[in-house]
Amino acid sequence: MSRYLLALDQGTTSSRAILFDRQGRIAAIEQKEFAQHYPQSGWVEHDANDIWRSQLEVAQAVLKNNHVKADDIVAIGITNQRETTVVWDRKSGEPVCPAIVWQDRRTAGLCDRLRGEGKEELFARKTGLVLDAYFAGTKLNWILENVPDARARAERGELAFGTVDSWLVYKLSGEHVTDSSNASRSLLFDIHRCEWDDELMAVLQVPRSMLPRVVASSGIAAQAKAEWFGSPLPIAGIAGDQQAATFGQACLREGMVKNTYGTGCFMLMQTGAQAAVSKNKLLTTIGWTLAAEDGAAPQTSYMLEGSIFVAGAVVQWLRDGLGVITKSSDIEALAAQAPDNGGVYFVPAFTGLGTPYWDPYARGSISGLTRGSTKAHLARAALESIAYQTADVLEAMQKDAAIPLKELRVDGGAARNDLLMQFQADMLGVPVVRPQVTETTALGAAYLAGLATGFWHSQEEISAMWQVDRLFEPGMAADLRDELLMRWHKAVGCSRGWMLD
Ligand SMILES: Nc1ncnc2c1ncn2[C@@H]1O[C@H](COP(=O)(O)OP(=O)(O)O)[C@@H](O)[C@H]1O
Ligand SMILES: O=P(O)(O)OC[C@H](O)CO
Repeated sequence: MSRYLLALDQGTTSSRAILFDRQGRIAAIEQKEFAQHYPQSGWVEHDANDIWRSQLEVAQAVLKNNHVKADDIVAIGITNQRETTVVWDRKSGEPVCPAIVWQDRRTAGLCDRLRGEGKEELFARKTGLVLDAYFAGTKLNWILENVPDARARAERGELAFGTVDSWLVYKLSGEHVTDSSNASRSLLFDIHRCEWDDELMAVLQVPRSMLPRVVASSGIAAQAKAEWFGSPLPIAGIAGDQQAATFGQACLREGMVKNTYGTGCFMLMQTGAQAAVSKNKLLTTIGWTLAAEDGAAPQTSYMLEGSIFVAGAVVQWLRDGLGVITKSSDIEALAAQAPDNGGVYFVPAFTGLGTPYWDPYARGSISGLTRGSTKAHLARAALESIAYQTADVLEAMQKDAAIPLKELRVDGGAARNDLLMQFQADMLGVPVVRPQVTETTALGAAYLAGLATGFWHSQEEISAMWQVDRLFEPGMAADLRDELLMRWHKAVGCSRGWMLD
């Protein structure tokens, strides 16, 4: 009997392959970081072939190193950094240019122009998104306008567009598909009708022939070819990483919220079958679509989302950019050397600011330095910045939500940091709960694939597998919290609009 689900988690900084057993426990894991490219201020690129090769390498390694055969695997679930845009030639399978990463700000001017033409309301109404360079649609427009011959080749039907899920499924199986959660981040997809939208395609000048077929997030979408794992394997789950993490955290009832601390930080609230509209600059997004049974309509779940562009990446910057730590995890001990931030505030707006500011022209700043400031203060300020940004997002979410938040479920690489999690609880004034499995992104993709193939049978079974590792209770006095947040907002003011003359 097949024993495992194979989850492929293609994140912004690394590719991971994880085998999950029937109890939702990690049986084996392989991970590989890959190169980030910053060719100009505000630009972020990946080599799409690096993405594919690193993902294939870890997937093959997790089987080989653990003596697991394709026959032991029920199915593959894929989850991915979202919005990152790949365009490739259908015949050769080669990308026509570097992938434009979700953090890339190069299309901020195009977003301004579309806003000036009064298109903001159209995009908000149909896609649930704000007009920001974050999303895939304007990145795709940029490629068609700037890569030599791209538009002519696209018009002839020679080029395919996809986000990273789509690119990986294409390389694994030859199929050109995406799921509704990823499509909902494109500015081209009507989230209410669950279809690509001609009017949006016309505004962004994207030919329909480039777009992938949209499939359910849980359902057999394609077969990975035998050449990769020894036998064909069904790809039965696909979801954007933040939506998959929401599933992996078992946030399956309305009002449940999770926050994932990876490269960026993303807070998602389950709103059920309703696409709730935010009055506070949150995004409305598709969580997942479950395939229909017995001819019934597919079930789509919606979410409200707050997106922070730089979270764990600020720690990486201290590691790789400044060299003040050698491993990301070293930051906790360094920050703990200072009893508080010593008045230092770090706004890591390296690629602008997301929710609730939506300012592509903001850039990073460090304020409040004195002769007494040390690298421990800087480390502390970096960690605190993650918690302050999250507090800003939660404030927006609480204004939108009818029900006050009881607890925040957390996961992702930086959620392993106890100092950060305690400070986070202090800043939010609600308990922060970390589950035993913090690889919830991969777990969510495994669950989606497992539900489609009968490995697991119901959402109730999945909810029952979620278990607490540690709960962080808020303990800070309200006046100290208010003082810290007041100074944080003052520091944000220094970063806002920095690139504007
Ligand atoms: N102990 C830690 N404290 C703070 N940040 C950490 C810690 N460990 C890892 N990180 C950060 O978490 C991020 C990696 O988390 P991960 O969930 O793998 O992200 P992604 O999926 O975006 O690649 C990196 O940015 C790293 O700097
Ligand atoms: O790589 P992560 O985990 O920070 O996630 C990136 C998001 O999907 C971007 O929207």
